[in-house]
Amino acid sequence: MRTTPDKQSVFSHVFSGLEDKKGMSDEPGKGSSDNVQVAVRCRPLSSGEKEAGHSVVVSVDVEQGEVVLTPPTSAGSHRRGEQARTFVFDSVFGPESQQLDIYNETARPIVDSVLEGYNGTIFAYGQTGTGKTFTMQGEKEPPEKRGIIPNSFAHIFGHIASCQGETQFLVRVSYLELYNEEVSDLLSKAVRKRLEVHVRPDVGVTVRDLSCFVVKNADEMEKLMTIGDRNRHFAVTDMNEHSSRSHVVFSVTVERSDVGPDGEPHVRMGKLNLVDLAGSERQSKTGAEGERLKESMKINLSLMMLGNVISQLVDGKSKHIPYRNSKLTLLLQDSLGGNSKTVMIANIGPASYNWDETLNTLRYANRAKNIQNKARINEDPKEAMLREFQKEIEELKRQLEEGSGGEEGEGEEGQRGKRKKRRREDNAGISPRSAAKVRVQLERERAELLKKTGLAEGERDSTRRELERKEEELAKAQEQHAEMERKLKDLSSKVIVGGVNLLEKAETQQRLLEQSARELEKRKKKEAKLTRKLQRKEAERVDMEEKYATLQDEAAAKKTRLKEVWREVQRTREELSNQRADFEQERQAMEETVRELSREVRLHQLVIDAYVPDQYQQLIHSHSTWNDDTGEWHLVGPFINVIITHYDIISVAWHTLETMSRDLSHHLMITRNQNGTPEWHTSPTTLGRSEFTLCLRGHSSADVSCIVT
Ligand SMILES: Nc1ncnc2c1ncn2[C@@H]1O[C@H](COP(=O)(O)OP(=O)(O)OP(=O)(O)O)[C@@H](O)[C@H]1O
Repeated sequence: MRTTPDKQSVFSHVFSGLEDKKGMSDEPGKGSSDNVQVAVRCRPLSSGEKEAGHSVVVSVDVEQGEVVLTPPTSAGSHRRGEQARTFVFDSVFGPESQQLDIYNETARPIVDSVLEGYNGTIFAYGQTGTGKTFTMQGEKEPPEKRGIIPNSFAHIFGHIASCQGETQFLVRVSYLELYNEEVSDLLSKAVRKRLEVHVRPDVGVTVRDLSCFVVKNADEMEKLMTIGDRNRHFAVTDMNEHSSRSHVVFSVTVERSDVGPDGEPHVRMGKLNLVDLAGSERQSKTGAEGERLKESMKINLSLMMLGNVISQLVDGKSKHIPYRNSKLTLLLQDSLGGNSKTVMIANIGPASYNWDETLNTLRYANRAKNIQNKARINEDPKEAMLREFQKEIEELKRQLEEGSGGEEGEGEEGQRGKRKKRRREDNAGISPRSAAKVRVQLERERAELLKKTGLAEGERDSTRRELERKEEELAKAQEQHAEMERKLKDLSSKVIVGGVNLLEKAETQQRLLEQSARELEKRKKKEAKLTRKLQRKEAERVDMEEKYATLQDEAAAKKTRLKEVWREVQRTREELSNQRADFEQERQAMEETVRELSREVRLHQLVIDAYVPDQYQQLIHSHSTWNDDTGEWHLVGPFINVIITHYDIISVAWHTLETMSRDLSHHLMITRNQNGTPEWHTSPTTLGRSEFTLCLRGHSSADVSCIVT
């Protein structure tokens, strides 16, 4: 199931394809501008919030797509008496909303586009504990409680199963985690290995060495998701018993091959990125300390960078969008302002004590509405695997046919026949039928050999050896044949065609999804009918009004209109002043983060100054280079980097000119001299030419010295 893990691309740029089953898109490669779609989901009050007596400050108008945030009434709240805030979004969902409705309204159109060959991203954003993971993953049972990710599996394989004709599909998945600004592979055995993110002009953002798995049905996908989830970083915080401490991206790549009007197969490739972000949080509310605090700061910082990117994209003034300021924005580069159809689901809580955070999330989401993406259907992308698989299958079939196709030619002793047989033995092995014939022939030759009495001993031996050699060759050829058949079966099973059940256990899910999609369709039709009726009534009313209007009426109407305009001006003024106040608050929050960060930087500097002598700090400075691709500092050598994490613990890395890093800690020995001072030594045998001595003298860390010899 696993494919070559190297150079797997995440959020790849080159996506192309066709619009309908038969033909290619009229203008391959051309995209249309689409705004990022934004949905808001408000979860119900939790039992803890009810017990604590928190009031509800969020109301949702599904028809109008409106969310209203009313200021808290509790005496202690610093926001008491403020203006209510109203926001309008593409869709909004209240506390009673169902997982299936969320899927059908927000995710279904994106997944449909991915099946046509577009990139799609669905990401959940919001304060910690507001239901991002619930929305993206949901609960395992009952099926109605499943989230967007498992529903998309049922949708994808339900669609493939319903496809008729010659369309072939290849589906593969990968699952990555971004924890403390480091990317790792949740499906790898070396799950904590740090991976590098690169931006390649031809392919877009790629994660080197990220493994990907070809899947044949919805259940295999689900198993992989469960494996990855087990490796994810979670923790208990005051705000959430099962809080995600990392951002994760589950990617599904769907490649499809259709025969175009030119009679040739064409491949389209769509990639679906399902992103569950870690929640923004306040230290005072989550009770974070130590490691949790560090995680929390990294989470907040990356989300702040994401907000910054969103603002700059919307602002449109700056040509340079600071994607490289964090790994999160780098990974989301194509999804925000790039080649992708994107939906953002902003999760909020309804309780009064979260007023500030909820307002922040709504403001964030409101800004994101204006991001313009340029998704395109590309055709025949370079990194498609389906065509490679198809070619390999064809080649294997051809070779196997050659291996068994020469039966009529058996017995022909001409040179051509011999060449063909040799090639068959070399490449394709031999089919069981041909092998049986050859075996009969060999048996016959053996019997004849036994019958011959007048042969010299030497001649008999050489004939016997020849027979044995032929038998060995036959066995080898049969083995090759069986191996090729196995390979062919394996490859063919990975390339999926429609018309078969690919859902197994996910069948109920697919049924529920379809049923809910039908209900949604019915609801929409009913709504459209009502809207038309309302419009007719409104037109009738306007007609009547026009008929009976007098000058006096006109004057009254104008007066009313004037009043309305005046009210509008007042409202806008208030909104402007609210926005200024909000902006000020946001600026203060940013300043606080900057202060926290500078405190951390100072602490690091203190540790460095205390433990790393000046000459080594200068050495590090002079050997450090900034890599624009990875957004990181790299050390170039040869050079020994000494990091002291504890008085008695030293780790040493040797950096060669190629920036390869080797941890040398295990080559170090500690001894104490006659004064009792600890000294570190390296083992000369293991270090060879790059031998060096490292000493730690006295208790003062400033005495650490490191000499390369
Ligand atoms: N719409 C909802 N209906 C019912 N329960 C919900 C809903 N949304 C969230 N919950 C519950 O709220 C709790 C917190 O949800 P969840 O873990 O999904 O939050 P989160 O935003 O992912 O938090 P974090 O950022 O800390 O990971 C869970 O117990 C979840 O079951």
